[in-house]
Amino acid sequence: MKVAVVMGSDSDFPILKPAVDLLHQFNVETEVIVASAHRTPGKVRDLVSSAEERGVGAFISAAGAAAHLGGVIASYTTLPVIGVPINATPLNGMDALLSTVQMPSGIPVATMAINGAKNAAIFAVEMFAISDDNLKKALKEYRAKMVEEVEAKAAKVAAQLEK
Ligand SMILES: Nc1c(C(=O)O)ncn1[C@@H]1O[C@H](COP(=O)(O)O)[C@@H](O)[C@H]1O
Repeated sequence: MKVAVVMGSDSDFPILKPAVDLLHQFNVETEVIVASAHRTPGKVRDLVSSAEERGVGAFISAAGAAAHLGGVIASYTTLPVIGVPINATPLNGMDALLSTVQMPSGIPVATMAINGAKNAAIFAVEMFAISDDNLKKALKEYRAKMVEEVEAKAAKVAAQLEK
C-alpha cells in the first residue's frame, strides 16, 4: 500500500518534503501530487477516484489558506485522509487549520498541527502498521531512537549545570 501525498501548490512542498523522506525511511511507497480542489477540481476528482486501483491506502492532504483540499479528497473516497494545514498567509495557518479540521459530520479529515507534515507521515505509518509487523517493529525502533536523542539532550543540559 502507498500513501498519496497531495498538496495544493508547489509552494507547500518545502513543508511536505521531510514527510515524504520519512515515509521512504520506513519503506512506505508514495505518490506525490500537486492538485487543487479550487484550481484543478477535475484532476482532484480523477486522482482520488482511481486511487484504490493504484494501491493507495491513505492520503496526506496539505494546503494553506482556504484549505478545502482535504475535505474534497475525503468526499470522493472512504480511504483515510490526513490533513496538514499549511502556514501560507498573513493568518499564519489558522485559516488552513480551521478549514481543514471543521469538517461536517460523516466526512472526517484527521487534522495534524499547522505545518505538522512529519506527524502526518508517522500517523500514516501507524495506520499501515496495524497489519504489517515489519512497520510495527520499525516504529518501535523509531521511538527508541527518539528516547536516546532526548537522553543525550538531557545529558548536555546536566553537563552545563555542572560547569
Ligand atoms: N488551499 C488551497 C487549495 C485547495 O484547497 O484546493 N488549492 C491551493 N491552495 C493553497 O493556496 C496556497 C497558495 O498557493 P500558491 O502559492 O500557488 O499561490 C497554498 O498553500 C495552497 O495549498
